Amino acid sequence: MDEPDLFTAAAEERQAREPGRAPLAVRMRPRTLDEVAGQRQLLKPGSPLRRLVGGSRGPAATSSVILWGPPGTGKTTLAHVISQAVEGRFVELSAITAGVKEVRAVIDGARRAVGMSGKETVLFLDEIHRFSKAQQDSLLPAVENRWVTLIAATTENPYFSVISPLLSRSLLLTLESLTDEDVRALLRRAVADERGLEGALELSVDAEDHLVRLAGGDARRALTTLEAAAGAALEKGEESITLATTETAVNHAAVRYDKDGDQHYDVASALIKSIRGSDVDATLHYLARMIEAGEDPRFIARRLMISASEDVGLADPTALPTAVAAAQAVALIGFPEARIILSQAAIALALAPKSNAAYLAIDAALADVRQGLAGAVPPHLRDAHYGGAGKLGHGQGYQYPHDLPEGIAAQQYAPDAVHGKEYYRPTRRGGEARYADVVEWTRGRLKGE
Ligand SMILES: Nc1ncnc2c1ncn2[C@@H]1O[C@H](COP(=O)(O)OP(=O)(O)OP(=O)(O)O)[C@@H](O)[C@H]1O
Repeated sequence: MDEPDLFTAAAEERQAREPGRAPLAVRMRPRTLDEVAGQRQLLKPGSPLRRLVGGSRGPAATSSVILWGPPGTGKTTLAHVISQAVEGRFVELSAITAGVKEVRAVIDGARRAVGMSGKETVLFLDEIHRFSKAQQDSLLPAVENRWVTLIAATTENPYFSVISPLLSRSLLLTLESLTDEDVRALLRRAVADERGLEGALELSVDAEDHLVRLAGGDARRALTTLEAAAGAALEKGEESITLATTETAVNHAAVRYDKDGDQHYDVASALIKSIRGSDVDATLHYLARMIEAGEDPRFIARRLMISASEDVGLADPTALPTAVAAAQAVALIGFPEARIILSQAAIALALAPKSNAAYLAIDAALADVRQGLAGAVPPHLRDAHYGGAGKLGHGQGYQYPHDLPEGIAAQQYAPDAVHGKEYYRPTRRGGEARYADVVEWTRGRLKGE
């Protein structure tokens, strides 16, 4: 089986050979720990990271590493720097696009390389939290037997998103968002540096402030917006990057789907509204956009589970189990196959009859409770199991429904304050018609009609 070439060291090298064509953020990627901005706690003299990169220990002693931190704070960058210390092969996979097949191919390649040339392989796995448990399990033998040195990056808490056998075999390094001053220094370096804009343009003070604000501690975002602003300034023939040019350039760049920005919520909202509206084709369109944007399949599955109850409810009581099964399957399988599971569940929900009666029912009951409509539980329903309960009259007069021919006793269950309130108002759509009949009959029996 061939190793995937897409994200390999060869691709990196190609980019490095043609630096003019690589994005600014890639060109400015720190090559040594000293060029890394922020992350002071990781870079202290004598820190585990320094020792790892210091190279005093042989490659075989290098442990696997998990890098946890917000986007654009240097996880991929640190992976590159660590791998240089190992002086082995560097293979990069992204859990968004790769599956078990690709992981196996890398492991096989690593074992061959050790056998043939003694060279170690560093496997950099980006966004490991997007791998299901089963997919993460496939990495274990390679990590345990040191066929590869795994460097995994995640933006999510690894205690929840990384399986514990991997976590316990790895050094966990936590990165933090860059401070505004770190970002400012980075921008200035990129403007002046020969790998960057080579001093061809000036960056005005207010434009710099704007870029720092927009970056929100994300170095990649800072450099990407700087590049867009510089491009716009050059197009206009300006010598300085002004605030006005920066604003136009950045608005322009914001059109694409940004999974961490507002569009992430807009598209997720449109997906749910399309399901609620029974437009199956629009549903699939928004689902495809979310998948294509690299949305976490578990996030999509969680939305589907909520919709199954909120919008379909008892009109099709199989909708919720369908969505829950999809969520479980997605967690076990991950992309790319998870798209099929999500599609099946989304189609089922879009085409199911709709009822929001369960949602309205609980909110009506909650509203009354929050207004103080509560009161004592009727005595005949109270716990009669402890000593002395009988003396208090607890449980007295309670009718056991199973003893009655229809299984329903005409007795009061709710406290006086809400007795007779009807919270559940079923629709007659789909399977809920049956519930509508049943609730009418049951309420009659309870009243002794
Ligand atoms: N701490 C940093 N110091 C200097 N530059 C940085 C730092 N962090 C990120 N960068 C710049 O941002 C670019 C992207 O960073 P990197 O790929 O390391 O981020 P990441 O943490 O892996 O992000 P993501 O979680 O989105 O993959 C780098 O090429 C580099 O130019």
